[in-house]
Amino acid sequence: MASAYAISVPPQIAEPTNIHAPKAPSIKAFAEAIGQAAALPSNYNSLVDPRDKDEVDDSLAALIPVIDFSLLTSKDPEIHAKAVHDLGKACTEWGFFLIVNHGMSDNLMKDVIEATRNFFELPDEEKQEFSDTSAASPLRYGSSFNVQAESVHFWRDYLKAFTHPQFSIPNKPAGFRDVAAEYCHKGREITKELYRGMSESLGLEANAIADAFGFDTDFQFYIANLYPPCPQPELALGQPPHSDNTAITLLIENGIGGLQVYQRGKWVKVKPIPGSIMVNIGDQLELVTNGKYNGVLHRVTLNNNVTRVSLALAHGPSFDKFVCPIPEIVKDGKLEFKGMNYGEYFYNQQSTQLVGKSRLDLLRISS
Ligand SMILES: O=C(O)CCC(=O)C(=O)O
Ligand SMILES: [Fe+2]
Repeated sequence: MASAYAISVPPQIAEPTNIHAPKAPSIKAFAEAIGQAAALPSNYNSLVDPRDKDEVDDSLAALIPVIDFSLLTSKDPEIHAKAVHDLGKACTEWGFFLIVNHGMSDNLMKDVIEATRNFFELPDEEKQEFSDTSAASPLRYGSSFNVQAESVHFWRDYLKAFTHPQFSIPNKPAGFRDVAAEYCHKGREITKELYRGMSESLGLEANAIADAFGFDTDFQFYIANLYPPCPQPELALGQPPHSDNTAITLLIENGIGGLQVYQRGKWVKVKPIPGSIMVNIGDQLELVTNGKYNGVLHRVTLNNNVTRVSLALAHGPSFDKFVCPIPEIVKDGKLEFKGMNYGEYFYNQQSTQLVGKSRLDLLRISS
């Protein structure tokens, strides 16, 4: 079965009826040059597919699950069991939830967002040093998702760095590497605890999911996003509808809002709650759970007056791991997905356009 939200590749926009953006070193530089009153260049008009205009529902926002992370490690068996149950329900129904009492300090979250922002504030020539079009590169700076492969671009600059097993954060601005290292270390610990709770919620041994992903060489990916003010935010997106190619993404931002998750046929606006971490379930968890967990479809909307910075810390399997549904979950049921080497999956997904759940859909076994 294809994913619930069927997405086609955005149609090519006719030329030359509209203005196209001139080459600029970054969206940040481009936004500053054209100002807020300008018209959006047509090659950034990503809402040309009518399905992207699906209704936005505000009432569902209040139902987004909030998990008290500290209860997952409670020594009281009843409290622990209830937390595991709530976690499993959030992963099944939403594929998205917030965690609170996660042990990451407010100061650390504030500092890592500030350091990330400061990276984007470096002069363009200094950032260009990290621009690299290869998805295989452990460190790359750029705009949109994949400028070479897309017909329509997204209003976003990014820095993508592998942070585990190798740690590739740039050594500028001063202090960036240190604060990012601390954040990444804690993020990996939180993720491992979530894997334990999720495994238990599926009736498996606590280490089942971490085992399926490879314990020591598991992948961690630091995706820093900068979304400058956009002159016509109602026409463009910061990121198109997609699911993350990894397993668990821990997402924080500078309090502006803009993320929407797809639920029950509607887009739901996620309101940032101070101190919480947003958690996205990605393709690899949908795959190993044979579809029991939902890799959440999400997109990023824009505004025309303030810069949003977000940090998506994504966690996935080792690149050399062959990932497939866990046999104990499939048992006598129908096998929903073929397996695949994760390194290959990652490079394929990063080297093409970002379109919905199209990469995972290639592994679905049709009935
Ligand atoms: O900026 C956001 O809120 C979401 C970022 C995201 O989805 C991603 O980087 O994969
Ligand atoms: Fe994402």
